[in-house]
Amino acid sequence: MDGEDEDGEIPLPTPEEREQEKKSGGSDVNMLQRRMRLCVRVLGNFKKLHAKGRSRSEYLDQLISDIGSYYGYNDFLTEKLSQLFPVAEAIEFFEANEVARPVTIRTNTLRTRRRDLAQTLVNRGVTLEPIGKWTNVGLQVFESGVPIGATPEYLAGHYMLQAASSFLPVIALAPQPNERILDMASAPGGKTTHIAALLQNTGVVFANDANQARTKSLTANVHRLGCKNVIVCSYDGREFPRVIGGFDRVLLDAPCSGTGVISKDSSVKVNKSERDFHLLAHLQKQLILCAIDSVSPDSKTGGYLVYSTCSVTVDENEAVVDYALRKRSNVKLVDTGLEFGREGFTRFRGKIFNPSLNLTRRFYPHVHNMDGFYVAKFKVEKRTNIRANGRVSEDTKKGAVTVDDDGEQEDVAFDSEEDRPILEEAKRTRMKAKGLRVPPRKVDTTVAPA
Ligand SMILES: C[S@@+](CC[C@H](N)C(=O)[O-])C[C@H]1O[C@@H](n2cnc3c(N)ncnc32)[C@H](O)[C@@H]1O
Repeated sequence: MDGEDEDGEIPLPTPEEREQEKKSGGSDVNMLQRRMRLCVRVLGNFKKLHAKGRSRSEYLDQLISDIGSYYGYNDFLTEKLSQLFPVAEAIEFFEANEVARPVTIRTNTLRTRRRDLAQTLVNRGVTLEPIGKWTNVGLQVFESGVPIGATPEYLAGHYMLQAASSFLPVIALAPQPNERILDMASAPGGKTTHIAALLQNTGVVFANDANQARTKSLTANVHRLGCKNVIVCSYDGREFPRVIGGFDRVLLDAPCSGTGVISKDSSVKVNKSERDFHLLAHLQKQLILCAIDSVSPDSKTGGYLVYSTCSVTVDENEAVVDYALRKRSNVKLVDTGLEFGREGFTRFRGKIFNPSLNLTRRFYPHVHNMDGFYVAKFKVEKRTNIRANGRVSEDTKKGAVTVDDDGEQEDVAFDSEEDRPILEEAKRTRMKAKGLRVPPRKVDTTVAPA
């Protein structure tokens, strides 16, 4: 959306007129642009610029409605994403989602060096440059006469076609040679193969993905890139650490809504509802607790979990991380080691998160010219507050761990009171899918009727 509003003031429709306009197919693009500019301008200096009798929320509602129509998002997602930014910046974010991100590749250091790879590709007519100082393996491709996903070097595993943002969680994870690492949701393996390379093919990477079909491309990438320290498996991540645990480091690159990669997959604009976000956050919360419990606090070199998503919503990021901090008293957030990125929210629309959430990092297309992304790094410590006699210490009572009569630790399950509505909804969906009769929703009796 560029250019100034040279047409002077345009009237702000009333809510009824707005509804009417939507019903009749909406405004033309030109009008939408002009009205968005008007609303941004007025909201930037409301006291001075608003039309008499019109409220701030009328301008805001109109802006959200026009953003949705102009960029083609459903109302729910337009509002959700707009809430992340001041109004003028929200437009920049939506605008950036219309533009493809730079093509980037990651040098596979198991097979070659970045300098040698760059030279070979230049000789093939590729124009490229290092991505930035923060990575010593990334290259940005500006122009290429050859398909970058089918060069002899690609087929020989000298590089991975990979978004710059996907380097970030692995840099934060900082795997050390000889470690045991779990990549809990790993297909198609961009991050697994990066981890394997940083381990210099030592130690072992358990590359897991619940979707068995997706493990085919994962295995193919592992072979192509010459990773010899990777074991591919296909479990639901929630089965860890029962399947296997005690890892030095765990990466949970969680399944998410993909609101950070709308420029690649614009279907997200219209196919995500409030319910999808509830269900995803529910799964992410379950997975993060299992990921924490899969880390060995006794690790000599590690004891870390990195949680990441390619989504920018708070529900899937800060809210999940905050939940993990509340449920597991033996973890704390630490610096990601990433040189850039905005701080995670410590409060958002009335919700107050743990203050250490400022250690987490957010990445945005309009700010960092990469896909929207989120990275949090946890240090997992021993659960020290269990007394030898099997009694629960005061600290433990407040925290996530309970102790039974035998002094055994027992994990607090996911299904606490705050999760009840999500669990009930999920049960209803399962019943519906099985063709069973779904009972009517329960009325919340904890709230007295007015
Ligand atoms: C964001 S993608 C992972 C991308 C991958 N880390 C990479 O760099 O190539 C999320 C993955 O989670 C997997 N997934 C979804 N639900 C899961 C679950 N319950 N347990 C484990 N993996 C799951 C999906 O199949 C998908 O491959």
